[in-house]
Amino acid sequence: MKLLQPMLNQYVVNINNLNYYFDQQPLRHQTLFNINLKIKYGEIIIMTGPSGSGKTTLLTLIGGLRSPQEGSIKILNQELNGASNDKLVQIRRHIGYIFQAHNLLEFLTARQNVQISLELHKEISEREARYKSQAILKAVKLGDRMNYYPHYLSGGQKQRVAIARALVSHPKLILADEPTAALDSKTGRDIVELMRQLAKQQECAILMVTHDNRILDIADRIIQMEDGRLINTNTIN
Ligand SMILES: Nc1ncnc2c1ncn2[C@@H]1O[C@H](COP(=O)(O)OP(=O)(O)OP(=O)(O)O)[C@@H](O)[C@H]1O
Repeated sequence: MKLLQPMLNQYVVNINNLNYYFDQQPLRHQTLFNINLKIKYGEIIIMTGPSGSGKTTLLTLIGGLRSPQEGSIKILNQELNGASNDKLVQIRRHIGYIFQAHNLLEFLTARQNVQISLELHKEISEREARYKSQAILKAVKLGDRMNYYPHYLSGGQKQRVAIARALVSHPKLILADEPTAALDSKTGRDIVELMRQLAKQQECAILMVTHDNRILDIADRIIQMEDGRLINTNTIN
């Protein structure tokens, strides 16, 4: 699939007039209302908002994990509305996901957990995949923990493995849903600082949902969801 390079296409995410409904008639209810959002390459955006306001629904739509019903979502200039399953799979390869629970596989070491996300990329040899996985684990300061199984890592270390796994294939977009929720405040802050640093190096945009007020300052922009509507898209830097 041909994806436009950053210089030709300003936005990694471009959403126009997006509506989303759960369930079928007569129970059908609207969850997202006329969402418009543009995210530039390398931009770090935090999304806040009350429980049930639609943040996760929007994140999963952007991530190609649900199909849009009305309106347009373009990721790397590819339209998701009406896209085939194959196309969605292709687009998902350019997105890194980080969730509240790290979702590491317990029977694989830290390095193997990172490396499996490169197995989707057939052009990368096993040797190269191993090298890249080791390099990114060093970048997240886990050079001495590569061969540890998740059970023997702390919560912060596991979340750093999850960050390494999300970034190893150099995606242009990271979607993070409450990545610091299970961590103490210092570890949480270190984790998002690290995400920010690596993302800026790779020109990777981050869209992060968080309720953690202590990390809001790492964002270039904070957007707020309320009752299925984006009500505030302040630029702070
Ligand atoms: N699978 C589903 N079927 C029907 N309704 C759903 C489904 N998933 C979510 N909803 C509803 O959609 C609305 C938005 O939910 P969503 O999970 O996106 O909110 P959120 O802002 O991420 O909340 P939280 O901060 O608690 O995770 C809620 O009213 C929720 O009940």
